[in-house]
Amino acid sequence: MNLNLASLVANISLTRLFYLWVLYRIGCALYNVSAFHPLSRFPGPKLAALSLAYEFWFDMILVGRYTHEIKKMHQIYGPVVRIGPNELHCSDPAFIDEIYASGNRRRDKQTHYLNTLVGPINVGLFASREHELHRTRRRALNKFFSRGQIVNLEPEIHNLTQLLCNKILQDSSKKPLDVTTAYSCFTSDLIFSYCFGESLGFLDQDGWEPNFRVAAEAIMSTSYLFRFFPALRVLPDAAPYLAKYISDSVALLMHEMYTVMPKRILRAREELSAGIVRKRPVVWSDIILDEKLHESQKTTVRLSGEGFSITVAGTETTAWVLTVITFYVLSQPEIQARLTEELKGVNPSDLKWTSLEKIPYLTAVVLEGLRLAYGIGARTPRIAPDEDLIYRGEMNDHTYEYVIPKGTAIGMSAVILNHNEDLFPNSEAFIPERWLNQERRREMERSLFSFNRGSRQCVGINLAYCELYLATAALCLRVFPHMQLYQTSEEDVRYDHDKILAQPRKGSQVRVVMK
Ligand code: HEM
Repeated sequence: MNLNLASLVANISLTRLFYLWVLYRIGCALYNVSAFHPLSRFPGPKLAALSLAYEFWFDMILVGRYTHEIKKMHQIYGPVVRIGPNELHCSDPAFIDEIYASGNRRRDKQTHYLNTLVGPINVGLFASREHELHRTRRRALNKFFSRGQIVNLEPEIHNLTQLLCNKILQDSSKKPLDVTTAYSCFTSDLIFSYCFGESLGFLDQDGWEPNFRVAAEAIMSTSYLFRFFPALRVLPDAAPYLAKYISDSVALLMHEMYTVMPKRILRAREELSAGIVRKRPVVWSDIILDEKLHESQKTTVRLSGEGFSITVAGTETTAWVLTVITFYVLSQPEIQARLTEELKGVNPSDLKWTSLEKIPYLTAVVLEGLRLAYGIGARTPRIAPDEDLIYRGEMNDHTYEYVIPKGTAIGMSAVILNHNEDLFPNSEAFIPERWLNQERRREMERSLFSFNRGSRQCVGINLAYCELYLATAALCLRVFPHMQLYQTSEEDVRYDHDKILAQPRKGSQVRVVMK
């Protein structure tokens, strides 16, 4: 009798709690669309302002399709739209430097955006929410990725580029090759070698497996789940206990994050204690020695998280740009012919980044590849905690003026900016020629958003450019003349949805065979 009463009381309180929660959610939703909300002046669909359910539908249920919807909102409501209860989006490239400011102007990241990241990645540079924490971590990394440092690294990038070409040319399997996997092996070997002093040997193995792509894709595939259900973000920490129940690719990713990466950091520490000195800088050993970096930022957990973030950020991004370039060069013989002509006289076994940059058509191909590969396609919101941002702009003969209250998340998306038709007419098409006019090029480069901008712009931008120039030139001179596309169409590279990185339709591959 007593027991029944106790369970009745427990049930009632649970039910009440649930009703209270529902009431609270309704109250929040009503406030969100009321005139009292600080973003009430901003245009946009009422459903988007009401709750996160609108975004959930497009990103979680339809998988990564909110950017398509945001693009439509701009066509209806203008250059600044309210895309969520507490979030705005801007499509005007003239406002990039305000949202993505640099220097001392503080820019934080938004919690909802960062919820995507789990496990050790959470303590990496990319995941640093507060401006100051980000500055501390970034300062420690900047010097390794400066232009001068990457020029020093160039001989190694050159060697790996040659290895990549040799491996593709010597592939005797006669099977169609998924080029993204090949390029991912190249970018992974490079970043691991630079960061940890040892490549993964993907370009030395027979065939193209294993590779790092599987792990990177596993991270991307869970991004929306954790963003919308942040309570589940504890799951990866329990992964070792759940190993039996998770898929092989996720298990591999967990193994890499929780076992292999910390071991790399421990080995770097052991080498330092044993007085082993490498010929060139090895990022992680030097960071451990960095006296200006606080000890709290040098724990094994923190450094392995950072190591994992950099390796994920620095592999699939560049590999995808090379894939896009490969597709368009091979599918448009006139582009291949012009690129080959302009590279005449360049010795493929002695490529120099600084000389290659001066070849206008090669630069045009690289920039156009970056434009249509996007990097992170979806919005990357920033919060200005100390200042209101003043927007003034025009669209379709209307003038718009807004004060964006401090503390508001506002973002831009590469998939939208890189298709600004005023700057990039016929923007869906791959047209390197658009970059050949020097004056127009400067204006277009200011709006090209593939590396993001401001204080949190991609730290690996110099490394990425060096890889892109060297690999594109080497592939064009040595490999493309013997390569042709195999059952691949433009749909296999064209943007379809977001999973952190911009993605083509599901199941797409750019496959090639040797002639
Ligand atoms: C073409 C290749 C690449 C593209 C398109 C690209 C794109 C981007 C973008 C858009 C961001 C900003 C993300 C955000 O704001 O949330 C970013 C940040 C970052 N990227 Fe790259 N990236 C590329 C290559 C690399 C490489 C080679 C590295 C290796 C070092 C790298 C490491 C990083 C890191 C560590 C961040 C975080 C920076 C910070 O928060 O300060 N990326 N990248």
